[in-house]
Amino acid sequence: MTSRSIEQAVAALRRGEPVAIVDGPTILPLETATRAMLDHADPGGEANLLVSGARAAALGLGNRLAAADERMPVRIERCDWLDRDTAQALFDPAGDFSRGPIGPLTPLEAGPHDGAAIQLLGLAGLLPAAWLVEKAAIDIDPAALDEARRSVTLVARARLPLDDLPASQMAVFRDGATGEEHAALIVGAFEGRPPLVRLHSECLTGDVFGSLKCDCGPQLRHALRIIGDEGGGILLYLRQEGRGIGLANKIRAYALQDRGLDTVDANRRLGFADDERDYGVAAAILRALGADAVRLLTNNPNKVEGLEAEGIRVAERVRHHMPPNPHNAAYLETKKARSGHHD
Ligand SMILES: Nc1nc2c(ncn2[C@@H]2O[C@H](COP(=O)(O)OP(=O)(O)OP(=O)(O)O)[C@@H](O)[C@H]2O)c(=O)[nH]1
Ligand SMILES: [Zn+2]
Repeated sequence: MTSRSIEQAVAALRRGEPVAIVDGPTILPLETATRAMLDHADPGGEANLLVSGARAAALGLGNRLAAADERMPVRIERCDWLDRDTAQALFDPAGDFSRGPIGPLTPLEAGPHDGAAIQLLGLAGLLPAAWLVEKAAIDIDPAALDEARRSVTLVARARLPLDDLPASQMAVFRDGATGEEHAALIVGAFEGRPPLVRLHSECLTGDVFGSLKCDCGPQLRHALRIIGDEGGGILLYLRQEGRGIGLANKIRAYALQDRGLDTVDANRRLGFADDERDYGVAAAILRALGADAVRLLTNNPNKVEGLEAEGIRVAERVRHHMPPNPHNAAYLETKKARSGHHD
């Protein structure tokens, strides 16, 4: 079997096909595995499970391992009563509040490249839980995963007239890992000093439907306003819905928030970090546009650090606050209290 692209592996996982990490595990996502595929990939019914460290912690498993670290995935040993239906209940927190505890579960230390396997599930927008099976459809080199996560290709660029803004262009970049299309809005002209830049993470609910749960829609429009007033700048519309967990998982997180969890705990219960974004793709796009130094519109220190770690100089952080509404006030407070956001 030849090594295939990360994009193909991501598509295979979404379709419920097993993928092998070279010198690591072969995974079949719990979320998309059909019974027929599981019968094929694990005919003996012996497959162990792999979950992210955060999900293991939510299940009360993480602290039972010597090397307890929420960033380390955890394997769960297969046992007689851990049948397929029970395993389904394990990975999906929707049932966490309506059933008794599942167990006893036996956690096992992670194997080599189990972390790459969890990353791949994340790129596919799937919950971080998989069967560890024998038969794969696709082989993936873990080094290729790292490289693909930082690569973008410019696909097209054209003029885009926008209401009340100086002459603008839209450039579309294809993501080397997921195949998703990121958009760069190049507004007006910016020669001389580092351009004003906004990294906007996709938020369907806020950007399109005007959801009051977050501040994304107003932030998006206000960023364009400020950039326009400056005469020019760049807005990247990054396909990092739900701080990188994808739309389905964000709505799962909202369902947990309906039950009282805050934005951070909801992510963790699903098995994700508070924020799954990295800024390698954003840096690659900025470099392609010739913006090696920027003035960044953000309140989030991780965006500044993330860009600088990827070699883009942040000459200045420009505050980007929106007035709260009754629905998002607690969310904005949580970001300050728990995620280190600036005032
Ligand atoms: N997982 C999750 N994502 C959310 C939630 N609310 C909003 N988002 C997502 O958060 C992202 C928006 O984050 P940003 O606007 O970049 O905000 P930020 O990280 O606070 O940083 P700045 O706005 O730059 O200060 C979007 O992808 C939203 O879909 C939530 O409760 N859970
Ligand atoms: Zn939002």
